[in-house]
Amino acid sequence: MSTSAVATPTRTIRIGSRKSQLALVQTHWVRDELQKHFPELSFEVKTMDTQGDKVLDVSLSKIGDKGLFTQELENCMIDGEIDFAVHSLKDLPTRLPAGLMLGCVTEREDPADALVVHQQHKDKQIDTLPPGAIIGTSSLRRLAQLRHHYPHLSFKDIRGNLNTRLRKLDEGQYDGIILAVAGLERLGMGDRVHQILPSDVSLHAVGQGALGIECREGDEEILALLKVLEHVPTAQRCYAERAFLRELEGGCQVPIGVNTVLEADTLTLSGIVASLDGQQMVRGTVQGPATTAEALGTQLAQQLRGEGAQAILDEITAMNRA
Ligand SMILES: NCc1[nH]cc(CCC(=O)O)c1CC(=O)O
Repeated sequence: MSTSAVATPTRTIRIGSRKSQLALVQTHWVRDELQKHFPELSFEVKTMDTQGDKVLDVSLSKIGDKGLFTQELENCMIDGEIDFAVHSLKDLPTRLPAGLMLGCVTEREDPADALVVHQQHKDKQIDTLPPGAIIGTSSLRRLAQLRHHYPHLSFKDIRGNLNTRLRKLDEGQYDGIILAVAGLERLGMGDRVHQILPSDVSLHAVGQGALGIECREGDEEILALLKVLEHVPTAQRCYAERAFLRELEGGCQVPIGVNTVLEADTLTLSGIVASLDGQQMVRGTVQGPATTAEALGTQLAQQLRGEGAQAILDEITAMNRA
């Protein structure tokens, strides 16, 4: 072996991403931030379609398998073809394949849901839309909560990426659609947000509005890079939210919503479990030190199970078996 100083070739870090416009905006943001922090490294983005991108004609809740938007990326990570993957945290299952971990949670945008309306309803809000107005959503969580509050509205499934959904709305297939504020903001379409749904109408999805970066367990080199993007307050909130969901879901898609507030070092987690028709809702709140985020999530889940959430979960499991 030569003892002379040989320059190490620049290490290329490979980042995995879905191909949707939103995924790419998010991944490019991560890449650009890391490049600023680590000018000596080079970063490369490798994109791929996931099952969730390919199967567009089936309702999400029907194919609602775990890892719909993540599995292909995870396989590439395990095979060493990519070093980490950037996800919308809400699309990342709460249980990850062996050998992989959630390496970083970035600062969250507004996690709320938004109503986007067809132009003929510009003067309306969610509670003044006419009876029978057609609302597009593919999320059981949004569906159950909105059905509960607005039984006079009609609900219709909607699939496709954000641009596709907005086009379907503009074409008149829907009177309104529900989307995450965060996605619209990131795509520079924040002006399409017509009304931010208040948390007493719709608790948001676990992890909504944050990015989750998944990497190989114990990959210290990558973890050290990702650390610069970690936003601790967002991470604490999302760890509580994910623990709540992990404790409640058992392979079935269930309408579950959350809200978290972090004040000083105190974390407040509110959660809801709803029946699919929105008739039953079990809701509660826990509070404690942010350093115990995951324990708070588990605690709230157990509390709600005892207050009727278990019956809702059993009913959904039985229905899926039938
Ligand atoms: N499941 C699709 C998805 N995954 C992440 C976002 C939006 C951005 C986010 O929540 O981080 C969306 C679209 C939506 O719900 O409107």
